Amino acid sequence: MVECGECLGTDERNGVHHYLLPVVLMTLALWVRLTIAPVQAGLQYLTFFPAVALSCILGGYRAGLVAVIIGATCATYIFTPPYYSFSIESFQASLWSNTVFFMDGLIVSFAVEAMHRYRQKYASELKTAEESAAWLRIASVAFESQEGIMITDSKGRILRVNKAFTESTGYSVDEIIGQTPRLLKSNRHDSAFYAAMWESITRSGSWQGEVWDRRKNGEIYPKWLSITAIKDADGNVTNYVGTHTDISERKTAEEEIRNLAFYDPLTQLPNRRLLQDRLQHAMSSTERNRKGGALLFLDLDNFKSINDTLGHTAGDNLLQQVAQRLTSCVREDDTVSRIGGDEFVVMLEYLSNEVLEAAAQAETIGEKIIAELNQPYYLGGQELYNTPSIGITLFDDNRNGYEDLFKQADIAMYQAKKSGRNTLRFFDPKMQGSINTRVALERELRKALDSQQFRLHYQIQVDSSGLPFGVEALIRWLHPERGLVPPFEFISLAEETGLICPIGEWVLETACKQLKLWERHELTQDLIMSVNVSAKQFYQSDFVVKVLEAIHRHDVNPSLLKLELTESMLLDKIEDTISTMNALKAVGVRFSLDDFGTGYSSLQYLKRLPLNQLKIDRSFVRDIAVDSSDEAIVSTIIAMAHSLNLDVIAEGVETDEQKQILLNKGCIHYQGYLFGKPVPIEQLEVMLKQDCLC
Ligand SMILES: Nc1nc2c(ncn2[C@@H]2O[C@H](COP(=O)(O)OP(=O)(O)OP(=O)(O)O)[C@@H](O)[C@H]2O)c(=O)[nH]1
Repeated sequence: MVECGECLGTDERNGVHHYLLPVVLMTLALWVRLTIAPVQAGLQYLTFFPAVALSCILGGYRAGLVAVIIGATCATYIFTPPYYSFSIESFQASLWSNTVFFMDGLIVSFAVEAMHRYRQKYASELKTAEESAAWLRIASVAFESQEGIMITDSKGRILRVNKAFTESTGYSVDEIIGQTPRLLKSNRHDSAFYAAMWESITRSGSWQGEVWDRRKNGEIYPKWLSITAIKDADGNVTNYVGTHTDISERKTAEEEIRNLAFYDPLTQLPNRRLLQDRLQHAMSSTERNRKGGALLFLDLDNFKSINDTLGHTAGDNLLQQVAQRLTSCVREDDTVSRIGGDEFVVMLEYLSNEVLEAAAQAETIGEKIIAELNQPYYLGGQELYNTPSIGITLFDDNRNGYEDLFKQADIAMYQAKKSGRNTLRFFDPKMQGSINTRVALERELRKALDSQQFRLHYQIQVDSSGLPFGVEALIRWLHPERGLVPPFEFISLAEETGLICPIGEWVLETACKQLKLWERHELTQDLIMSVNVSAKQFYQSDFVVKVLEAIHRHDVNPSLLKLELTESMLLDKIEDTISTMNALKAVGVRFSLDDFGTGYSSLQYLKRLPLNQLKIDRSFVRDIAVDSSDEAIVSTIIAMAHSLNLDVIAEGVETDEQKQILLNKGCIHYQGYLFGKPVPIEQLEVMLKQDCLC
């Protein structure tokens, strides 16, 4: 700009030049006229020369010429008569005078034309210079606009940035010049993103879009970026110009709008609208994924009285605490929403596709929520209690609209209120029935432990010659009204509720007590006692301690205790499993792998486990005589056990034929009805004596 101003100044000073040329030429013309032309024509010149000059100046070149011709004609006509004698002298004088006049006129005309042209050229140059200056002024103002601008060379090295750029990135001009835009990268975008950007710039010469960059202070922010390639006359890229607008504020505003539209401002939980949206989505995906889902409609009990006694603010505070507690009770995939007042809805996804199992899962979460919301609240230093009523309905497809589901859960919630509050109810009465049975069973199971309703039955294990070498301890529940309850009716419930741990400890304790008693008799002193251990029990942090305590408490030989583990439970945490097993194996405790063949049966992990025995699952033994694939599996298991130096025992042996086939394959230990059913200790002892007598 400065340079341009200087240039303009110089031109303005030089502007007078274009007048000099015509002045010089006209002076020359006057001199020519006065010195060369005959005196007789002087008056003629004095009359017409100013007219010609004026015509030229005012009318330009052509007008000048016309004036010269008219002037010359008039002069001939007006001034010739005094000499008009048709003498050769007067004709020559007139001709000479007019020629000189004509010459003068031409010189003046050309001089004026030259002056005009010079002036025009000068004026157009001046206009161009003024326009350029104006454009530069505009460009300069535009460069310092609100948008951040960065100009790089063709290699992407930054050449120039504006103030808005330095302000939004936090980098000073000195820090940024010479760097590449990589300095600004946030690492939020993958290489595919940048590849697409450059593909567009190369193809179309420009790109624009949203980019997350990093400011100098580390903050990551969104900006709207436009990149344009600048090319030279040959089409080669010389520069890139990047302009950006910081859109973090716009994003925040958008986020706020979104929050208001989809979230409850008090608790920040999803509101009814977002819940509906998620529910519709979940209803479709449960059908696709063959999973179940549940809607838990929750209303706080007597919440109004909290508002009335402690005030609305305390009520709000309680609602916020309820929101936090609810969120802590469910998985991240689940949705906790507040749909208004003291009403919350929890949507559970990825439940079992078996209705009753899904109901049990939903019930477990519902109970967890009730327990959590029953804990005291502290509002303004005051302790207070509140409870919820929960209605549950299940979904596994799109059959019912979400409005129907809401209605069902709401109806169930009112049932819960009617049943005295602080409880849950299912919409489906059948489901409610099975849940009631389960709840009753769980209550009784807890009681069973305290009132010693469990018993151990023992099933004998024999070798190939029929001699007993061990027994498996199997739990039975002697219910006061229902009689003997088989394990499959209560073990899975015990596992779900965690009751399996105290039950497992009781089994271990009772088995050790029995081992001690057997020590006294020759017939039983070498029997190995197999005890089943559940996954929950095995992975308790003090499992090893508890087993060792039981062994020491009853002072039994640890090598007579064999713990039966199942394949599936071992695979989860293989390293933990190995260290737990090693700790017990160090004192002599034995391990058998139960149900072998039904799981992954991977040699890789099998090798690493400090096992003593593999137990062939009864399902392979049952059809061993008729199903060749079962026979092949059994052969493989036996071969595998032998290659790992493990003992192998087959369970579920019921016939001589089965025993014989197993024996032929190299399996020499058996358990099954062929040798004895699980029986109480008294019967077992009778059996043992009989075997001995045989
Ligand atoms: N503090 C607070 N109270 C609210 C809000 N929205 C609704 N309420 C109050 O919540 C109460 C809801 O009461 P109800 O669920 O109808 O009745 P309840 O006292 O809980 O009794 P039951 O539901 O029958 O156990 C009403 O008193 C509403 O005024 C809110 O955002 N904050």
